[in-house]
Amino acid sequence: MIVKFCGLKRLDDVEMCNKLQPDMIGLIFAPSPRKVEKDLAKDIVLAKSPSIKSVGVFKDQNISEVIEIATYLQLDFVQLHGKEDYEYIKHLKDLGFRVIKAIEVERQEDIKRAKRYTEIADFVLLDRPKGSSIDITEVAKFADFAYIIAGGITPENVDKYLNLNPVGIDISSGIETDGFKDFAKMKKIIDKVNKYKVGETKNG
Ligand SMILES: O=C(O)c1ccccc1N[C@@H]1O[C@H](COP(=O)(O)O)[C@@H](O)[C@H]1O
Repeated sequence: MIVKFCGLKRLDDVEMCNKLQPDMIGLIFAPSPRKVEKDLAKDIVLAKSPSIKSVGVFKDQNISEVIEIATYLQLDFVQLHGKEDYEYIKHLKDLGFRVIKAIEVERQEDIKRAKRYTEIADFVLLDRPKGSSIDITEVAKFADFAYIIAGGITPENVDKYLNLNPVGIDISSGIETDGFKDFAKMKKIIDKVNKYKVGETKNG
């Protein structure tokens, strides 16, 4: 089970992550209150444990900007949240970048569209549209392929997402208090994932 904590914007955030050891951390370069400047992002990447993978999050940006930032930061993955098509992703893949393609899903038909990206992206991430409060687990349950799930995950509701048996979970706003990453919330998520993994092993 991959755990990604997204939207780090302070060196304190990466120190918390080094203690908790999620598998991935995300740095936002798309419009967002969590957007970081390149140089702060570089400091965060340099401060992270080598075991944690770095992910840059983009949305409909010029591909040259994605390439420039990913190269400068030596990112392990780029995560694309917009309308980036097959050709856009292929171009990044041909250059050696690993890609997480996020697809906003609201209804069962959207799952079909998301599945097509499994052919080209390293991971497909199912997210709900920004601002929506739908229960994405009610849509994701129709997916018959490996996916990372995001969209409204909190320490209180994470079990519901884990029960879908995704390859990973991605959390941004649900691990914050007053706009800042909250160590206690992040720890609760890690504890629940560890508990889930123990149950998984016991049940074969
Ligand atoms: O976190 C952001 O601010 C953000 C902005 C623009 C694109 C993606 C963003 N984050 C990703 O959105 C999902 C869900 O986040 P949340 O947990 O519901 O807040 C996740 O994939 C983040 O990586």
